[in-house]
Amino acid sequence: MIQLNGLTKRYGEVLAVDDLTFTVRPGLVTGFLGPNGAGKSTTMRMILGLDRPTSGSVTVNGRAYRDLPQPLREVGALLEAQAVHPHRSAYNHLRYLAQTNGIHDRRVAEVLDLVGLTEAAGRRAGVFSLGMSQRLGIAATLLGDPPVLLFDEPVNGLDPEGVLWIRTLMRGLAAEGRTVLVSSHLMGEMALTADRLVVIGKGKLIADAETATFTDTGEGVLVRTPEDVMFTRLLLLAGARVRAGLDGELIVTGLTAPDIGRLAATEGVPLFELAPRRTSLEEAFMELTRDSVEYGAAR
Ligand SMILES: Nc1ncnc2c1ncn2[C@@H]1O[C@H](COP(=O)(O)OP(=O)(O)OP(=O)(O)O)[C@@H](O)[C@H]1O
Repeated sequence: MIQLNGLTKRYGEVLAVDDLTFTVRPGLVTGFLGPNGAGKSTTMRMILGLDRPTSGSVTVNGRAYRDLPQPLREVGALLEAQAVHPHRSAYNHLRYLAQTNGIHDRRVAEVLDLVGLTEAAGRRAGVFSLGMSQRLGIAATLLGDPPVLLFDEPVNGLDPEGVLWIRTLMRGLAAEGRTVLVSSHLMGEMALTADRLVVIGKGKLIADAETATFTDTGEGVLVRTPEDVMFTRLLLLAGARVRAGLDGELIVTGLTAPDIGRLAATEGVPLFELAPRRTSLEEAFMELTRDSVEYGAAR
């Protein structure tokens, strides 16, 4: 569990993180979303004790990071810039981290296996592809078998296979009961991965809710029928509001999809399509953060 309480960070004139209060719960993947410059990395650095809050506080499992006796066993973090000695092999890199944190060498082979790098363990980390470096970074976060995991933009630059691998891994870690916080500026990707979404813009909390609430915005039901004129009349009589969509489809509000289906069946109206309309998550995100993008493309 991670708890933020009025967390604030000011760099001179810039209020990078502005009074953030939210809780990241165990057993779930929580997506931490915001446009570039929203304050995600700064927030993560404060969670990890790498940056000092101007005011407010943050705890991991009830304690400030600096008070954790064995941090690597409590929190694993993959930040954007990973420091890996380029001439050291993947195995030696992890063994060094394990030894300096009192973790048994045995765990090194285990985490290499977990991330699929057993075969590449003897190779120099400096020649790793981006995907392999990312796996090595994740192996390091898992070394101490921590109950809390932070990933800052973990899918940036990865190919589809790598993206899928990370998504599956994060879901698996949450299913084991761990607390997983993952930052991204890609709403679509987060929709597939996260159970909950915390959205920030210009350092401020914009939304904190289950992922489904962002997709299910009650935008009506899309209906396609060759009898559109007649069916529109019937729908209006049944108390619905109807407007024309693209290509002759009807957008119906005020009635549910099952209500509309039943009405069509009763009246013998053929339906070619009947689907609740969901605003895409990407649209919902743009809408939420419209006023809080630091540098808009049009400016
Ligand atoms: N060390 C620093 N000194 C001064 N300003 C900083 C510092 N670190 C971050 N900032 C500023 O704080 C704001 C938030 O930056 P941050 O990197 O946390 O955002 P982000 O949401 O992680 O963005 P991105 O997706 O681009 O990484 C930005 O305006 C940034 O320029």
